This record gives sequence, C-alpha cells and structure tokens, in this order.
Amino acid sequence: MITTVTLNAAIDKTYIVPGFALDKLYRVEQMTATAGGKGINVARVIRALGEEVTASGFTAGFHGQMILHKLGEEGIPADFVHVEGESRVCLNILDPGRGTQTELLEQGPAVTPADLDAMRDKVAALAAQSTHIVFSGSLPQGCPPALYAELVEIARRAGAIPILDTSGAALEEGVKSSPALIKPNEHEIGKLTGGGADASEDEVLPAIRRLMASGIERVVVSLGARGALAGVRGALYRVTLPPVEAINPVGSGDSMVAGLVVADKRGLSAEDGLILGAACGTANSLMPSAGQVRLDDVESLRTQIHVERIG
Ligand SMILES: Nc1ncnc2c1ncn2[C@@H]1O[C@H](COP(=O)(O)OP(=O)(O)O)[C@@H](O)[C@H]1O
Ligand SMILES: O=P(O)(O)OC[C@H]1O[C@](O)(COP(=O)(O)O)[C@@H](O)[C@@H]1O
Repeated sequence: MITTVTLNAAIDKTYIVPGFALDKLYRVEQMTATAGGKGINVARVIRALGEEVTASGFTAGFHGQMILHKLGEEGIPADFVHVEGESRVCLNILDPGRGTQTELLEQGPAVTPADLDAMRDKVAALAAQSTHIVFSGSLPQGCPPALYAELVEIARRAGAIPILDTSGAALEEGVKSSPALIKPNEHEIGKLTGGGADASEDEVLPAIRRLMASGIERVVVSLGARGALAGVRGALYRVTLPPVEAINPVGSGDSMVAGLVVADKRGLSAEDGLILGAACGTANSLMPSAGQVRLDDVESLRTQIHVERIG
C-alpha cells in the first residue's frame, strides 16, 4: 500500500470565470468542488493508476466531514486525525479566454501539541503497513517547520520509503531528513537554493546535484509546460513534453508525484519513472478540476514524452 499524508487538507474549488478581473462582481456559472490539498490529489491519481492507497492527514469541522464524504464517494480509503476548527477552502479561478489562473489558499485550522502526537502515532502505524509514504503540502498553523523532517524519520524507521512535496520553511527543514524523493517546482527550488523564481538550467542543475549529494536519492524539479529536470541516484535528466492545450494545471505537481511513486513501487527505470510522472502531471493539466487524470491520456502521453540523460 501507498499512504499519502495531507496535514492541511482542503476543499479545492475551481471557478471558471471568463474575463476575470479585480473590482468586479461575477455570478459563477461553472464550479467544481473536490476533496483536495496536495496529498489527497496524489492519492486520487495513485488510485486511478491502479495501486492500493490510503489518504491520511488532519481534517477539521464541517469541511473536514465533507472531505471525508467525498473521499468515501470516490472509494479512496481514508484514515485521518480529526481536529478542532475548520479545514480550509482553496479557491482556483480560471479564465479560459486569457488563460489566467488565480489561486486563493486559506491557512487552515490550528493544531495542538496533542494533535501532533496523534499524527506521529498515525504516521508510524500507517508507515508500518506501507511501501511508500508521501507527505504533501503546507503545514497548518501550530506545526513546527521541522515537523516533516520528524515524520520522515518516523516513516523511515517504520520501514516505508518517505517522499516529501512541500514548500517554504517546511521544505527547507524537511530536506534535512533526506527523504527518498522531493519534487519542488521552479519557484520552490528557487526559494530553497536562493536562486531566481524563473529557474534556468544553469541554476537548477547545480541545485539538484547539491541536494543529491546531501543524501536525497531523487530530486525532480518540475517546470510546468517546460517539463522537468531531475536527478536520480547521481545522474541528471531533462524531461520534455509534447505541446498540449492545458485547461487547468492546478494539481499537476501532485499528479506527477503520484506517477513517480507508482513508478518506484513498480520498479521502473529512472527514465520510465520520469516519463510516468510527467505523463500524469500533463494529463492532469488537460482536466478541468485539480488532481484528476484520465488513464487514456496518461498512456498516450507516455509515448510522446522524452527523457534524455544530461549528466
Ligand atoms: N501547462 C502545462 N502543459 C503541459 N504539462 C504541464 C503543464 N503544467 C504542468 N504540466 C505537467 O505537470 C508537471 C508538474 O507541473 P508543475 O506546474 O511544474 O508543478 P506544480 O503544480 O507543483 O507547480 C510538469 O512537469 C508537466 O509534466
Ligand atoms: O498545501 P498547499 O501548499 O497550501 O497547497 C494547496 C493547493 O495545492 C494543490 O494541491 C495544487 O498543488 P499543485 O498544483 O502543486 O499540484 C491544490 O489542489 C491545493 O489547493
């Protein structure tokens, strides 16, 4: 089994608002609301790829109940710690005409030291039954920035392969525990290494080398429609994509993580793993709501994505 941990679970709402601009009133005609937050999206795509998965993390309040209800409807096994407060809404406003995408992400509930202890126990128990455990997304209020580093250690001690996909201080602290795989995007790698936000190969490749040298086996830096640069066990790769008509790239990073983890579970080569990850990321960008892929798209993209060894 693969476990995903979403400490800051969310209801992901996508509004389609043609001509969206500031200082105006809109009546939203097209809306989707799904159980989300990064790890839940990862779980959905792992399941779509046919692997057994359990979604975990913190849920809170009525929104938390709705997240669990939606996971139940989708048949995704859930094993969360329920806390006081209210799980967040993450709003994504798409303007298809102009191709803009605006995200408003709430902070989420505040967790207590007792909640954190319950989560440490939950991670230890789930990791003992899992081949891989994926920690994704921002930390809710009340979590120390080093929490992921601690959970990665707990997971590793329990026998699971730990994967981390987060940002900011949580990523900075988390990499110190050498997870087996990290997947920063271009902004996240820039912040992690002090480089620019518009990551160039000259900046990203040395950063990947440094992270691998620190003990992280796989470093995949996703670059949106530009594909990805990656380091796997000391070797460097460039991933290039076919041109596609993307509709909504929110959740593409999560879908890519799902593909990478499933590839590792199946023992695919470094190249084939990167292809499956990128195919899932790009397949998600073709869907209107976050964290969804069609298997047909994944299979067809797998034949069109190229991976070359560059170092
Ligand atoms: N506009 C897009 N067109 C095609 N593929 C995309 C697009 N956006 C994302 N992807 C795919 O999803 C992967 C992850 O996307 P990215 O936007 O870099 O991650 P994140 O969602 O974490 O910011 C990319 O490497 C690529 O394979
Ligand atoms: O936990 P964070 O970092 O606040 O991110 C939450 C948001 O990330 C998403 O999971 C999308 O992430 P990606 O586009 O990086 O895959 C949204 O669905 C969610 O609302």
